[in-house]
Amino acid sequence: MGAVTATLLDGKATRDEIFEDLKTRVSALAARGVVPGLGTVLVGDDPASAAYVRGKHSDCAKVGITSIARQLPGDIGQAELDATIDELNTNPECTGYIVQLPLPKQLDENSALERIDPSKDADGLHPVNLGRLVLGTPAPLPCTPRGILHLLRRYDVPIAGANVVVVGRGITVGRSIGLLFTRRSENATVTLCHTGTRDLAAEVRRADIVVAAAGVPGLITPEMVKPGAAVVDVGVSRTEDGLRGDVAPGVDEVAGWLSPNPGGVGPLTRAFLLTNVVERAERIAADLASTPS
Ligand SMILES: NC(=O)C1=CN([C@@H]2O[C@H](COP(=O)(O)OP(=O)(O)OC[C@H]3O[C@@H](n4cnc5c(N)ncnc54)[C@H](OP(=O)(O)O)[C@@H]3O)[C@@H](O)[C@H]2O)C=CC1
Ligand SMILES: Nc1nc(=O)c2c([nH]1)NC[C@@H]1CN(c3ccc(C(=O)N[C@@H](CCC(=O)O)C(=O)O)cc3)C=[N+]21
Ligand SMILES: [Mg+2]
Repeated sequence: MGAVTATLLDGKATRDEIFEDLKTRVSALAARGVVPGLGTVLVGDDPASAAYVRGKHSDCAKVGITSIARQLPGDIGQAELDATIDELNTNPECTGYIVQLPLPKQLDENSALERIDPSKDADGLHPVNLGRLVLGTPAPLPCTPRGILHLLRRYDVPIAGANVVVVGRGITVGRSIGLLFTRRSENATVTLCHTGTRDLAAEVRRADIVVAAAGVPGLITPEMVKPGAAVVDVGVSRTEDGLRGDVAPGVDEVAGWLSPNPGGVGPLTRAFLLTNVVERAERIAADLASTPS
């Protein structure tokens, strides 16, 4: 084994900084009579999804956000899911919520996402909010892409003018981070890769920043990475050897920066979920202050 050259981007330490800021903002909201509340809708008993949702609620407890957990059986129909979504849309304690994905196969994910009140969409995945992201108007941003950008900035990785290669065009990560990186405020040049990409290795080799969000263990090998590049490992796969990221061992001996998995963007995904919930509560507080009673 050679020497590690990459600066490791520490997602947990960065998450802790964000939590400190959120605690202050939640206290300020409490003083104005507004308590942020995160809702989660979990359908079925997939252990990984249940663990993610538990993690989100334990984060809420750390920051002072109320938790509203809705657990539904795995064999429900769309009407029962719709009823839970409608209840959270009108529940004033819930200032933002998510429907945990993936949903069991008899349920329609897009129709569930579209039923969420866009102003309560803590994931930033409602079509209205994705549309606002395309237009460049204010909206809750998707949490993982926001976390990736925050982590790169936190470690002073140059973004303006960079060649960014994103592997994966999924809505939660790949497609939406391409939209963020090409805003004028980021000014990066983005290539989105997928299973139809002719020569993935050649694309990745040109990249100053690689975002690996395919969910294929070890897809990005050391030979594919330009020396000194920043590599962000987002994909998660369950294998016989436990959880594996999309980035193969040894990339840390070539890259200039590496966001490891675990310990990289995962904690920030959760931190920006809470940030979206606090930001909505701050808008509610501002509206209360400006509305004569
Ligand atoms: N750590 C974290 O915080 C988070 C991690 N994740 C993880 O990130 C990954 C991506 O999630 P999501 O955005 O939902 O994407 P999806 O799982 O919906 O899609 C995966 C994408 O990867 C592409 N892909 C798959 N295999 C290859 C390959 N061999 N070469 C090139 N492209 C490939 C697919 O291409 P095609 O479209 O052609 O099928 C598809 O576009 C998942 O592993 C997910 O678990 C997600 C959210 C948060
Ligand atoms: N509506 C919806 N929104 C999501 O954001 C969403 C989803 N559905 N479905 C599943 C994926 C996956 N995802 C992760 C979140 C945190 C970690 C995370 O915190 N990981 C830790 C390790 C696990 C832990 O410490 O608990 C880490 O990377 O260090 C990982 C993955 C969000 N997703
Ligand atoms: Mg997916």
